[in-house]
Amino acid sequence: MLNMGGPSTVSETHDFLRNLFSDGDLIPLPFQSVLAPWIARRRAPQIEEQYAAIGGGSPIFRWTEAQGDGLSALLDELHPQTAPHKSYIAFRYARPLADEAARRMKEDGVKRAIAFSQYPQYSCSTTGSSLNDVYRKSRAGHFSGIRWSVIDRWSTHAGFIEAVSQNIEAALQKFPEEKRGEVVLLFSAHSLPMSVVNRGDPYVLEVSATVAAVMDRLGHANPYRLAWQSQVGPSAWLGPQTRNALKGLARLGKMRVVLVPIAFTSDHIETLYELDLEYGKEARELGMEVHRAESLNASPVFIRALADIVEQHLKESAAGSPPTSVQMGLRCPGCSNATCAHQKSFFARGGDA
Ligand SMILES: C=CC1=C(C)c2cc3[nH]c(cc4nc(cc5[nH]c(cc1n2)c(C)c5CCC(=O)O)C(CCC(=O)O)=C4C)c(C)c3C=C
Ligand code: FES
Ligand SMILES: [Fe+2]
Repeated sequence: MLNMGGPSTVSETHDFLRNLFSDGDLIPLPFQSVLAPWIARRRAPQIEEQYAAIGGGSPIFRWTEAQGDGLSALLDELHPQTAPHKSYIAFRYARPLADEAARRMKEDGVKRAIAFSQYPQYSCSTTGSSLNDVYRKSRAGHFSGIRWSVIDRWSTHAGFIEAVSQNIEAALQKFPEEKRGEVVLLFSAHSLPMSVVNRGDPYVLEVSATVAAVMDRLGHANPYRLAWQSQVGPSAWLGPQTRNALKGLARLGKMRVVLVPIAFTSDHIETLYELDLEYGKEARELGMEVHRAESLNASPVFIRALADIVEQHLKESAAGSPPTSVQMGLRCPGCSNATCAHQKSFFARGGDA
């Protein structure tokens, strides 16, 4: 289970940020090995405060563990031919990192593994970075003897769409019945730098596809928009920013909003701090009534969706499908990162086992 991870305790924040700013696949910086620790040190106090405010750390490890346990148990029933199934977590910036996952998999004698991205929508800055990481660790000998396949994206999987839709319906219930129809659904995803969008990154398209599928499932009973949050640094990022979209809705007299986190399946500072504490407070000051759809976390509908995604993948694999999706084979038209090419051919041949 590949994801970015987060600091489980406040004191792990600095290392998390250092790992994040050291990732050239996410943020290519000049003199990265010098600049990354410097930025991490400068930024840590502010981000530490945010993790402290949400209960002393990121819950992503706990949620991913619960999702993985539920998923493996379901798979043993759904697809006994490949049982027993076991999940391992490989985070990109926090423990357990990929080399720790590799160590555990080696101890267990794993010979066949699925690199399962926990980002529903593919971005080269997220899933791409995690796959590059596994590829590099494999080249360094960490994952030897493993035959790989990849689940790289699932932005419109029916079970995932159902789980999100149910959480939106629950949030809508918090509004008085006669006002429910006028509530605006404001979907919010982590933004991308325009340099990444313009390279041809598939994320914007796939997040939009998720939103369209959710709205179909909800019967288009409410008006909606998609906005982008959490931009960092001085460069240009994709908008509209979620914070400005909320203010703009207030200006238009649209005072009832459900905020829907759509590109991340667990809670993290962006839901618990940015959406709930920062934007929620600002919106209330403007006289708005805002409720957030819950993150998927341990939603049973969602865990069943994860199991269904893997079951389909295993069936296709048994029927002779290649290890990676057709879509994964195509690099961004503007890609100049040689690792992307090596990574894609590595996984397309099922690894080096
Ligand atoms: C699908 C979600 C995400 C995309 C796409 C994404 C792209 C992206 N992010 C940065 C820079 C930073 N992101 C940071 C934190 C962070 N990012 C995501 C998700 C996506 N990022 C999450 C869930 C989190 C928070 C983790 C948690 O809360 O537990 C940070 C660190 C925080 C900070 O310093 O403000 C940075 C920096 C870039 C540059 C980028 C695309 C290129
Ligand atoms: S940046 Fe998208 S494939 Fe390399
Ligand atoms: Fe990010």
